[in-house]
Amino acid sequence: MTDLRAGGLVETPEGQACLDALLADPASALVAFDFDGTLSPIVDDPASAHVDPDAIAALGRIGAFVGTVAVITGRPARTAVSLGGLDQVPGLGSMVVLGQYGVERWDAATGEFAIPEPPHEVADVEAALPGLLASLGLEGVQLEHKQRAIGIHTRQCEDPAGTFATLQGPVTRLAEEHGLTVEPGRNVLEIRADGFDKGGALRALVAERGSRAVVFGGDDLGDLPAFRAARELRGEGLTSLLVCSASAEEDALVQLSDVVVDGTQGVAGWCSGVADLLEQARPQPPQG
Ligand SMILES: O=P(O)(O)OC[C@H]1O[C@H](O[C@H]2O[C@H](CO)[C@@H](O)[C@H](O)[C@H]2O)[C@H](O)[C@@H](O)[C@@H]1O
Repeated sequence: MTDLRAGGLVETPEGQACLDALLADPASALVAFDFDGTLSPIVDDPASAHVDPDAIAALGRIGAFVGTVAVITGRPARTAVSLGGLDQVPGLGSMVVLGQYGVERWDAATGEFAIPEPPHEVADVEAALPGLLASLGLEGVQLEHKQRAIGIHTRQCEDPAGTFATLQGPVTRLAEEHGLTVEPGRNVLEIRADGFDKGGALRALVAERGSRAVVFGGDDLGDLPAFRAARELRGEGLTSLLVCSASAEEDALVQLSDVVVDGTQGVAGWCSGVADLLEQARPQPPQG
């Protein structure tokens, strides 16, 4: 396979068509990224995550031009805004954050959050989980309580992958007993309600904004539905460009991508390159 990391901003004709469309008409473009592993480097403790300052600054430069800038994340919307300092970034004054796979929303323009009530089944699962973990004799598993979901993290275990494998069956059965589903990710199993994914979230935002050129970047399995949705939009007369934030932990997005970059620093460089192009194309103010 070609090493796309050595390439420029885009490595496919479909992605190039989207970049051309974005530069020709930024107002009808939507640029959206996932949060963890894409804008925010992976760290051991989810509560200690922080946004990459270069990535978010470059996204702000893009936001000064394009019609819509968004973050679409598995995190609660409030958490993403807080960890990312997204209400403080120049250029992101009209950003939209879609949290918990599109169930929650924050609009920078109003500062308002739309947070529906969580399903009561999540509390039942939370009550059952400590007993399940004890029965399996697992140590170091970290629980992340997200109101309408619970993250079961193995990154800080002695054997993260082995613990993940041990947990997958029992956690799936527990979720199903309560009518919930399991979202797997990088050293995390997340129990949440079914019926939402980043593909639906992206499609709804594209329709709402009337976007014609759609950029989405992600790093993990939870981003697959958005990658698939963005590629489907090509059959509906839109253009799209998929950016993979590559890691040694997950390669499922590589084959669906128009460019593969090296983690959050690669995303920062990519955004900076696009921002440079937008700024170069900007009409110069009249002289004198
Ligand atoms: O959709 P995302 O923004 O990518 O969120 C997906 C999950 O990401 C978080 O977990 C991941 O990042 C943690 C912090 O770097 C890391 O410790 C963990 O191993 C990763 O899986 C987050 O904690 C979850 O709630 C999100 O669902």
